[in-house]
This record gives sequence, C-alpha cells and structure tokens, in this order.
Amino acid sequence: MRLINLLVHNPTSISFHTGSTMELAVLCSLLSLLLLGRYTFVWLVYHWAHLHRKGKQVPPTFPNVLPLLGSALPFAFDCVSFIKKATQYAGSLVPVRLSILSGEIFLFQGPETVAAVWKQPQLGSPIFIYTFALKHVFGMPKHALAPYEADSSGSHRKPHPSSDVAPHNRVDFLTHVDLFKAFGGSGLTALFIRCADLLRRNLAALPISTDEWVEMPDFYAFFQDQLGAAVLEGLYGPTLPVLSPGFLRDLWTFDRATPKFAKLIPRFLIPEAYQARERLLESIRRWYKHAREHFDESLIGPDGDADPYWGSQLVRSRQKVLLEIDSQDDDTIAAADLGLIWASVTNVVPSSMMCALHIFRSPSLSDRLRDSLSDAVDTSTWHIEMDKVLRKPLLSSVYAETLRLHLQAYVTRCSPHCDVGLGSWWLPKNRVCMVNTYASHMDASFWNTRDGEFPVEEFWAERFLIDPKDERSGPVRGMCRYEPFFSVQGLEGAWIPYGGGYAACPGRHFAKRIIFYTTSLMLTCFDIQILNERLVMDNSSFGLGTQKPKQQVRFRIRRRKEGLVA
Ligand code: HEM
Repeated sequence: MRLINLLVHNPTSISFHTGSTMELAVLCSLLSLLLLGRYTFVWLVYHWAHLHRKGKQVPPTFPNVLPLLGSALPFAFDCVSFIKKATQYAGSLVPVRLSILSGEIFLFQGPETVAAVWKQPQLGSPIFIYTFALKHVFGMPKHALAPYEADSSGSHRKPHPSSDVAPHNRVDFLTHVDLFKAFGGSGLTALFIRCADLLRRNLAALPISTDEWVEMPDFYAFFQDQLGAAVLEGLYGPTLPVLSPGFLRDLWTFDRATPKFAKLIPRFLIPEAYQARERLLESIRRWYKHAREHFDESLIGPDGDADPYWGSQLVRSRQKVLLEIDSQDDDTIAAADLGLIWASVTNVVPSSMMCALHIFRSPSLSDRLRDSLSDAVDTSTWHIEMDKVLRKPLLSSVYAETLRLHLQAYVTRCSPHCDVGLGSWWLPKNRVCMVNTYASHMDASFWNTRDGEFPVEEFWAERFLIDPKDERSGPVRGMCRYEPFFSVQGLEGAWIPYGGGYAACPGRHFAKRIIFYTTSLMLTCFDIQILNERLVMDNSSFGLGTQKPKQQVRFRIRRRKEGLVA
C-alpha cells in the first residue's frame, strides 16, 4: 500500500527515501509486469490484425517493448536484421507500422503493395524526405527551409487543387523539371558523353603498363578517384574541382558520415564530418562567385549544354530557379546543390565498383563478358557502342544483380492531403511511408534461387537471364519462357534500386549508362586480379544507398596489350 501511495503521490522519492531494497525490487517487478502486459497486448493486436484481415486496414504496429522509444533503437542501429524481421509475416513481405520515439513510420513492402505505392498519384512527391535531408544532412540554414516545408503543391506541372503555393515557390515541381530535362532525352546524351570522355582520359593517363602488374591497395578508392572525378567534372564542369582540389576527398568523407547526419549525431561526436561539410559548402559558394564573374553565354559549347564555369544547363537553370524561391541566398542554395552533387556521384561510383568487383573476381565471367562485347568495342579507337552494350544480356544481368544485391536505400513518401489506399492497406494522411529496397531485394519467396543453389544473399551473374533450355532460370519462380532474353518485366515493385513512380531516381538512365560504360571500358583496357579472397560487406550506410566492402580490396592491374594508352 505504501508503495502505491509513493508511486501515486511522490514517485521520484522512492529510491531515495524508502531505503528499502525490497520495495525497489517490488517496483521493478511491477514495472516489468506492466511492460510485459503492454508488450503482450501489442503482440496480440499485431497477430490478430494479420490473421483476421477484413478489407483494407492500416498496417498493424510491430511489437516493441519500450513505450517511448518504440522500435527506434533497432531501426537505427540494427537495421539489417530488424528490417528483415519487421517486414516478414508467415514467410511473406508485409507492410508494417513502426513506433519510433513519439512518431510513426509505415513500411510498405511486398511486390504488389510497392507497385501500388509507385502508382498512387498522392505519393508522387519526395518533398518530405528532401526537406529532412536538406536540414539534417546537407546543412541548409533553418530560415531557408520554410518554402520547402510549405510546398504542398506536388511535383506535377498542375499544382494540387488544395495548395496555394506561389508559382515561384513550387520548389518540388521546379527542381524536378530541371532534373528531367537534364537526365532525360538529349540532355542525357550530352552529359553522358562528357563523363565517358573524362573517364577514358583519366584511365588513359594512369601510369600502368602492359608488361608489369601494378598492385594497388583499394579497389573502391580507385573508382572514387577515376570515375568520381569524371562524373563530378562531367556534370559540374572543371571550375569547381580546379578551385577546390580537395572537393572530391571531402565529398567521400562527407558521404561516409551521411548515415550519422541522418541519425542527428551531434557535431562533437563527428567533428571531421561537420568540417568536411563546411568545406564542401564553402567550395560551392566560391564556385558560384567565380562562375558569375566569368561566365558568358558565348562560352556554351557545341553540345548546347557544357560551359567551363557552371558546367551544364542543369546548374545554370538551378541558379535562377533556386534563387527566386523565398528566403534563399548562396548559403542556402549551396546546401541544395551539395544534395544534388552527393546524389549524382556517391551511388553511381560504388555501384560501378561493385559491378566491376563481381566481374573481376570471376575470370570466367570476365572472359565471357569480353567475348560478348567484342562486336561493340572498336579496338583501334576504343569507341564503345553504347546502344549495343546496353543490350548485352549477360552484362545487363550482372548490372541488375549488382543493384539487387547491394542497394540498401529507403524510398520515402508522404500523402499531405488525404489517406490513401495501397492495395489492401491504408496509409493515413501526413504519415511517413517508406519502402526499403533491401527488404524487397532479399525476398526469398519471390526471387529464384535455383532451388537454393544461389541464395538471395549471394551474387549470381545469371539471375536475370531467362534460358529457354533451362526451366530453373530467370528471376521469378515459375516465370513463363519463350526465348532467351534479359528483362525486368514482372519485377515492378520487386526490383527497385531506383525507387519508383513519378519521383523515381531522375539519374537512373544516366547511372545505367555510366555503369555499363565503366565496366565495358575496364574489361577492354585492363586485366585485373582481385587479391582479397573473401568479401565482407559494410552495412553502415544502410538506408542511404549502395553497400560497399568493409575492408579495402587489394588488386593487381595491368594494361591489356591492345588496351587504351595515353
Ligand atoms: C546506381 C546509381 C543510383 C542509384 C541506385 C540511385 C538511387 C536513387 C533512389 C533510390 C532515389 C529515391 C527515389 C524515389 O524516391 O523513388 C534517388 C533519388 C535521386 N537520385 Fe538517384 N540513384 C543513382 C544515381 C543517381 C545519379 C547518377 C543521379 C544524378 C545524375 C541521381 C540523382 C538523384 C536525385 C536528384 C534524386 C532525388 C530526386 C527527387 O528529389 O525526387 N541519382 N536515387
């Protein structure tokens, strides 16, 4: 009785004033019982919701032990196994609601449900996550976030009927128009050709001969330096890296820390990451100033896109669009451009590297790919016919399998105006909806493993090839077959490395070209031996992009006899 009085009238005094170990023990038992009772209730509701489904319903809450924290700790720090556990029910992928601190996240998984997310017009805008990333990851000053937070007009040309955002503040729509122009149609060709030429230039200049193997300590660093530099200069021009030679190094330091920024880790715990971000923002502002002083329309090159100061039409247009939005200045738009630079460099480089790593780890795969490329590469000029390369079935399968295996991203949406139906589920208005690529790509009930011979966690170069002579081939169990082909047909909502729907990654066609080109060029120009026997992968950037090896991967490289020379 005394314990209950204390709990009700003066709970904080218990441990200090009773001095009774006995009472403390009773209190702990009582609390444990309460927690257990609460957990049992949530657990029952969760299973009841799955076992007695009646029509459309909001996904049930994944059982968690601690009332205030909810699933916050495993979601942030044990993501790989937690996501696997939380998104499975009775062997199938299911949507689930996660309690995270005082809020909620809805994870929508399963091929049909994910396809419904892509198709739902109310979920066409990524502005919610974009604003979060600008604020917490890319360091946009608080005063500039208001127009981003207020933009409920959507990504489409026609604003949402219930939104009254002024036309010049439609940041979601305006930035997407520029991205679609740059990375689709003729813009794509010009950007790709520039990056490809720069990569060829970089590789040709390497001090690697045909007679001797050169040993190098880190395969990923090789790609960061060669391909990263080519993409950066190809998209943003030579001025930025010339004015700030350490830009790329800072970008990789910042990239390693992005999961920590997203988890709101404070400055005193990761001072180097914050300093790298400040240097990046400063470099971008310096670049703006220099470009404004020197740019002239007459400097735009024959492709109608490139110029030596801003680099491309995309950047020139963003200068106008972003500065016209309320409360923006160089400090704030530098954060938005850091976001774009990060998105355009830091996924395509590790994805190309992982693709090449799988290829060069297997000499027989390298040989087969070289054979298949022989009609697409001109050995005298080293011109690569991209139209042919992009249609090569084996390379296409290696590309698709690499992204299936290594993409670990959350795709985030929100419906600001109304509740939305997603297949047989509801997503309530104004709640965070996420799709995790890893959960979809590791769904063993969906992907063909050839009766367990090639588990979903392992690389199988031929997973996406359908061989009419082999009924156990192809990505989906029991897929119907007519003739040999590579296809992602039937994989909507299942193979989702670039997200999907209207807000799918705008750089996906560019990224695909770069990955195909880089691997073809490397196969053509170099012999490479990977020296690490085992690959242990690093999941520390889970949720934000491409998985990389945990340790440095040592390798030996030699120019092929007929290969490219400077
Ligand atoms: C293998 C390489 C890449 C992967 C796996 C990838 C993946 C993704 C994913 C999953 C998203 C979220 C999509 C969604 O919400 O549905 C995204 C967004 C984005 N990506 Fe990529 N990406 C890659 C390369 C690129 C490249 C090369 C560029 C630019 C040239 C780029 C630019 C962007 C931008 C700007 C966004 C945000 C779009 C928005 O605000 O709606 N990405 N990417």
